[in-house]
Amino acid sequence: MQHRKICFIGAGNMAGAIIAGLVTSGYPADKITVCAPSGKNRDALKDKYGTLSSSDNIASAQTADVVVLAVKPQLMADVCSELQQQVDFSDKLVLSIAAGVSVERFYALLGDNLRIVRIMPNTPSLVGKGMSGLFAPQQVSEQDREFSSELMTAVGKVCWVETEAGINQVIAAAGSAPAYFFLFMEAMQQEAQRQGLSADNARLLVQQAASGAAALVEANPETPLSTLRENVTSKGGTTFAALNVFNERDLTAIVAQAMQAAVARAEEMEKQF
Ligand SMILES: NC(=O)C1=CN([C@@H]2O[C@H](COP(=O)(O)OP(=O)(O)OC[C@H]3O[C@@H](n4cnc5c(N)ncnc54)[C@H](OP(=O)(O)O)[C@@H]3O)[C@@H](O)[C@H]2O)C=CC1
Ligand SMILES: O=C(O)[C@@H]1CCC=N1
Repeated sequence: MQHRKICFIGAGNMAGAIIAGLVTSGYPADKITVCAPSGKNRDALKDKYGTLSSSDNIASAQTADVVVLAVKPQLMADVCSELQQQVDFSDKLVLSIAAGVSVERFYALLGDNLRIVRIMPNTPSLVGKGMSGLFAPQQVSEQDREFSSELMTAVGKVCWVETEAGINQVIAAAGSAPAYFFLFMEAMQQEAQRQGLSADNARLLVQQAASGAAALVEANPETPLSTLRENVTSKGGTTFAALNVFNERDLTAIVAQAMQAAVARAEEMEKQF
């Protein structure tokens, strides 16, 4: 892939995960500058991966080919207003990983001709298992689209969505989704311990069952998830008994409501920020 000069504005959980994945996959660390007000996160990335560290968003963005906006949505307007005053974005590609900040809003903040791609990644990018959804307005060039795809492919898999609304659906299905699985695993670990397993064994059992299940899904892309579930479920057996509890409580409806809440919140944020 091309090695353009990248400046990350923000050094938190998500930027850190992408940077870790990028450098581990061979992206040159000296082409990545990480900006944040405090040294805590950006210097930790510098020490671990050899990236450059700066507290100066403007100077770093000025010399970059690609600016990745990786601050919290509620800070985006302030950060962009400051950048807009001193940075010429006409020769730069801007990648936003923020939830709930629309392309329209970025045009208002940084200029109508902005070359912008919205990316919705997730934290498994840290270990090369990320999933990113990408959206670009029509005028973004094929080259910029390709670069954005390649960048995120370095830390996982990518898919493009045709409308910007698709980004909010990606949030519900992938961006926020690691937390759903963590919550489920936490609940399992807690109950395994309550039943008498040691903390270490409870963690190991849940962790291995989850990664084993995910590996089976990945290894059998043509097999419906329902078949994989049925393969575990002997009629009248233990799994059947457990799944009955989930079904009685309508887990499917709970999941649907949770994903709808994620989309609704993203839409609300688009109005707020
Ligand atoms: N976490 C996730 O799983 C995902 C997050 N996202 C998106 O990523 C974005 C960042 O989220 P996340 O990484 O979780 O947030 P964090 O709170 O972990 O990180 C925010 C970062 O922004 C930095 N920051 C704050 N103010 C400024 C500023 N003025 N200039 C430059 N940097 C600044 C902070 O600096 P300091 O280091 O000094 O505290 C910190 O490094 C959000 O917009 C979110 O929607 C998208 C997909 C998944
Ligand atoms: O919770 C959030 O708003 C961000 C976006 C997706 C994951 N974390």
